[in-house]
Amino acid sequence: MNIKSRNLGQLEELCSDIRERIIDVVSRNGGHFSSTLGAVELTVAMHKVFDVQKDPFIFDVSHQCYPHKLLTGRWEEFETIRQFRGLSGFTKPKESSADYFVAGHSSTSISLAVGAAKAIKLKKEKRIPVVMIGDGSMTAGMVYEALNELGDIKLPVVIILNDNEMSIAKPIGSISKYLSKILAGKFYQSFREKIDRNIIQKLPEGATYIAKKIEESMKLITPGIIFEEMGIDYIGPIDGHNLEEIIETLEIAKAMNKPVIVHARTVKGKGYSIAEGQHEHWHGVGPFNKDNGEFIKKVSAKSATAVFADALVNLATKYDNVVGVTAAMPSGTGIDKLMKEFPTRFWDVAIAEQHAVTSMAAMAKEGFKPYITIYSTFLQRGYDQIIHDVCLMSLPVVFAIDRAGIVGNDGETHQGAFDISYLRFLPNMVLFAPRDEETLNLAIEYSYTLDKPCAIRYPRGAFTPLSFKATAFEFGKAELLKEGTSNKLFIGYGAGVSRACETQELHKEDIAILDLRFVKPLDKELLKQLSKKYNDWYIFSDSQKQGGVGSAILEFLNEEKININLTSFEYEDHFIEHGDTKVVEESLGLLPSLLVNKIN
Ligand SMILES: Cc1ncc(C[n+]2csc(CCOP(=O)(O)OP(=O)(O)O)c2C)c(N)n1
Ligand SMILES: CC(=O)[C@@H](O)[C@H](O)COP(=O)(O)O
Ligand SMILES: [Mg+2]
Repeated sequence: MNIKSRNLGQLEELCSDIRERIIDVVSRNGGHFSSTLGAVELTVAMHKVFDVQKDPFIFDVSHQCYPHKLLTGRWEEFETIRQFRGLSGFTKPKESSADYFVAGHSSTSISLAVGAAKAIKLKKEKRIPVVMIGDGSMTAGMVYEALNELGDIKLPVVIILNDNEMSIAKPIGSISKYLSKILAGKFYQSFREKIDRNIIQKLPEGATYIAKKIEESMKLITPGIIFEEMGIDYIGPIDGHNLEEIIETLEIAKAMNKPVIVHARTVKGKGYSIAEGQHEHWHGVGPFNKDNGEFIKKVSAKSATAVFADALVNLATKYDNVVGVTAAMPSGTGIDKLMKEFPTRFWDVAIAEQHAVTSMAAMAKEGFKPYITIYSTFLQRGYDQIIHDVCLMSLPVVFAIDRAGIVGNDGETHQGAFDISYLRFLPNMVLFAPRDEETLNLAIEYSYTLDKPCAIRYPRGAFTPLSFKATAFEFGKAELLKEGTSNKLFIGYGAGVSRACETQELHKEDIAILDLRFVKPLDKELLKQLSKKYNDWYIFSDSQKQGGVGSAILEFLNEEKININLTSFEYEDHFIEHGDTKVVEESLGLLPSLLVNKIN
């Protein structure tokens, strides 16, 4: 699509067409709706001013990249967004060369731009990285690590700060307050008065002259702007839905030939009135009726997240040293419920996984019992903190790991595949998992009694109901759910137990089923006993094979010199793509009907 030759009127029409396409497709497929609608004009302006063929276009998180996809040859294919083998909901270079980098986790964009800018300089090329980052993503530490260097080396980078005064939930912290204060101020008017559009437009493309003029004006308008103090020029706030103004400002920023932040005020959900504004539930949506905004609800059982939240409410009611934290995912992790009931003991700390872990380590040292409620994929951000601040001191912090296993349409950046592998080899760490709702309640109760760091994992959505009566957790104890007459043993961990049960039901033999419960420490005694009776073992767990549950058991068998045929039905050594969870599991050969054949 050639944007360069279009005039303002045509570009505004294009914005309407883009919005219509997004509303239509997302209402059917689901997706990141309000973020992407709010970024339409900013994205069109980026494409007008910069050259996507050569300038790195870097989208933070990249959940707002739908307009960019539509502008870069994916208008028709957009129909398939977030569906299996269809377009990804995030930027993905394998999908298009217009996508500079994979993203999905927040606040990496400015570091990428700094790296790209250094490379461009060394290669003596004339390109300029352009970043789009949201106000929520500006709360993470990585951003300030990158700005700290950028303000010093002063390489040309244009950062568009897309400020809708929302993260997924309300943005948290002093940076957010600071940005809001700027938006609320009168800078915008003064800025418009000082920089006369007509004068600037008539100037020759002399970067230094324009830059000087901007600088002079900005000094008058924005004393003490934090970014200026860090050595990065600041322009704004501008109206992020006024195409003419955005294009003009980006032209200026580009000509300045140094690091510049363009602060744009936008409205999340812009163009779909029902979603416009600060409505958290329009951030990521399932299919909905676009005429009235009603969600097409599937009747489903209570989610593991909701079961967890209720269990934690009970615990926090009983024990007043129970505290907890989320890193910007209050509703996603269910902790919003606790923040309401116990506002002085549960916190959203913004997109700050590292800080969440370390601050809770200190609370544990002070005698509190912290629950870090977090998605498996985002806990990766706080890894050194788990080792250095929690495990080394063996502090009784509980990691309540949500979204373990395949998460569905978000795909490879978000799959909860690796937590067992990256936590299992940490000294002092205890790992256990519930198989269903009832055992999740028991697991939360049990976690309170442990005087060590531990991690409990549970899946996105609801558990498959099981009929086994639940027994209390005991340190390092597995639970044999049934004996069998064949020489096979199915070993399930967490949600893997129900897959083991379903596979057993489809199999003609009568097979024993073990709920492992603890992958660290293993129930070595029971495993030894079972090895005398069964010698074909099959592992069912929603986790990476390398370092996962099968690995743990193989290490044990090897140490004990026990000879068992072991097959692990965990994830193979590749990243797992997006799509409906069941469809993805089918493609991996992990549905019970397919596993039965493999076993045969
Ligand atoms: C490291 C990390 N933690 C949490 C998330 C979950 N997450 C995705 S988008 C988002 C909010 C981002 O807010 P903002 O940057 O303002 O974008 P907006 O949706 O408002 O456009 C969060 C918390 C993530 N993607 N990465
Ligand atoms: C972009 C992002 O990281 C979040 O919006 C994420 O997609 C939420 O996932 P859930 O839908 O599982 O809460
Ligand atoms: Mg935002």
